[in-house]
Amino acid sequence: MAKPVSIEVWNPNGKYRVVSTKPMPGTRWINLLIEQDCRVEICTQKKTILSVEDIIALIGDKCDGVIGQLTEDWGETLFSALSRAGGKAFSNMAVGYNNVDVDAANKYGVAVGNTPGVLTETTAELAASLSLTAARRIVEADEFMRAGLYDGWLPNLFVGNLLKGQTVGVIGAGRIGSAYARMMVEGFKMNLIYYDLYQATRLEKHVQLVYCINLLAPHFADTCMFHVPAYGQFLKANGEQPVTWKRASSMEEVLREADVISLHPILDKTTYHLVNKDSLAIMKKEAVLINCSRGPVIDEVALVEHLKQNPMFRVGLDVFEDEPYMKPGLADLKNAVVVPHIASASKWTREGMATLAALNVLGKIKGYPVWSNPNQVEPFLNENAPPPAASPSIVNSKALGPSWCKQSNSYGRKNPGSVLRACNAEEC
Ligand SMILES: NC(=O)c1ccc[n+]([C@@H]2O[C@H](COP(=O)([O-])OP(=O)(O)OC[C@H]3O[C@@H](n4cnc5c(N)ncnc54)[C@H](O)[C@@H]3O)[C@@H](O)[C@H]2O)c1
Ligand SMILES: O=C(O)[C@H](O)CO
Repeated sequence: MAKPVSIEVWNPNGKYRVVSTKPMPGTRWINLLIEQDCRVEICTQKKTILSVEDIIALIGDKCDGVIGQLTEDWGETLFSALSRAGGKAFSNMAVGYNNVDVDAANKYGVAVGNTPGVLTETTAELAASLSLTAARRIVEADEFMRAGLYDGWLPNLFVGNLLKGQTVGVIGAGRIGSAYARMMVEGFKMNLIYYDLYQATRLEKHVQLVYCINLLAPHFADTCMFHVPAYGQFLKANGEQPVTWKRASSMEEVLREADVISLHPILDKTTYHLVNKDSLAIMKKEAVLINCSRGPVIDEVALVEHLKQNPMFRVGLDVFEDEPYMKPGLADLKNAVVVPHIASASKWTREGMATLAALNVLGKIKGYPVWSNPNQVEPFLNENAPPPAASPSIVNSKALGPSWCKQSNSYGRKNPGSVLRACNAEEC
């Protein structure tokens, strides 16, 4: 029998019982649930990672939906417990859902939500920050200053790598990988090489063709009057070296050619230990490797060894193979910058993630359809308008059947006449 867990209750008389396994930032997510007759129970247990037993105790005998975290193991045991309690909805407060066994959720007819889009730029910004921090040895230099070791400017003090004109390699050019690529190309004038299973059409268009500076409003994009030619041509016209880009035919091509490599794929069987002893061996000796995806994408034991053997090779890590732990030796290495999985940690983003997760669960409870484009979730994040009557992002909607596949683009319950144009993924 699991121990009882401490909880905070909002709207005790609400008809639907929704449990959040953690306190989440902001109050909008709570208010949106309460407005729709939910009793909201938030686990306040002082324990960072809840066990399966803790969560079973939280689910109890009657539970309509759960908002959970990426540290939790959502498999057969939890989905069967949720189903027994009458629950039909679960949402991770994260875009990645490698902690969720979606087949088990399908078996029990439970919808699985995630929170794409709202964290894209925030996560890419951290990857860019780590790239600079590692390339310019900022943490080492900061520690040196604080230790009182600085006794004057020296030509050889903390010499690092210049990014301008070098090549940035992106592995996994989805939402976050593409945002990061644009930051590095536009911000630091780096050349781009990327590898993904699919062509990153939007990224390619952005880098290669047109910078459509729309001075009026986004919906005038089609008739935009003000085009700046390709960024490369723009730089050339200003007497600068134009940037180049290419899609690599293999990951190895990226590893060989790039000076800074950032990993942004999902974690699944195909990406587990994607970076290992062999792949590290083909990278440049002074390369910078960044990981803001999931820890197991890198074989961390091999990485520690590689960092020891190659002191000019640097890494910036937000995620770890055995999170929250680091593999032995990593913490002692000066050529590693390590931060505790904070890539999406901006106030706006984390509040938005909480809102999307709550609306995923609420949407299933209320029988709403799934939003038409999980890459465009802004209507759900507008604090001045009611959110659309839809679940923002359900990853197993197809598996759950036709009623879930029905897509929504209705904008707001209170103003159903106002409709968002259905998105064409190519144009976003
Ligand atoms: N560190 C953090 O705090 C943080 C924050 C957000 C997301 N993430 C991680 O980043 C991941 C990506 O998020 P996203 O929103 O960009 O997702 P996305 O689905 O838009 O992009 C993932 C990309 O990886 C590609 N991919 C899949 N398998 C691949 C393979 N074997 N080789 C190369 N590319 C492959 C996909 O084709 C896709 O383009 C999430 O799944 C999550 O694990 C981490
Ligand atoms: O997948 C995610 O969303 C992150 O790891 C946390 O923001």
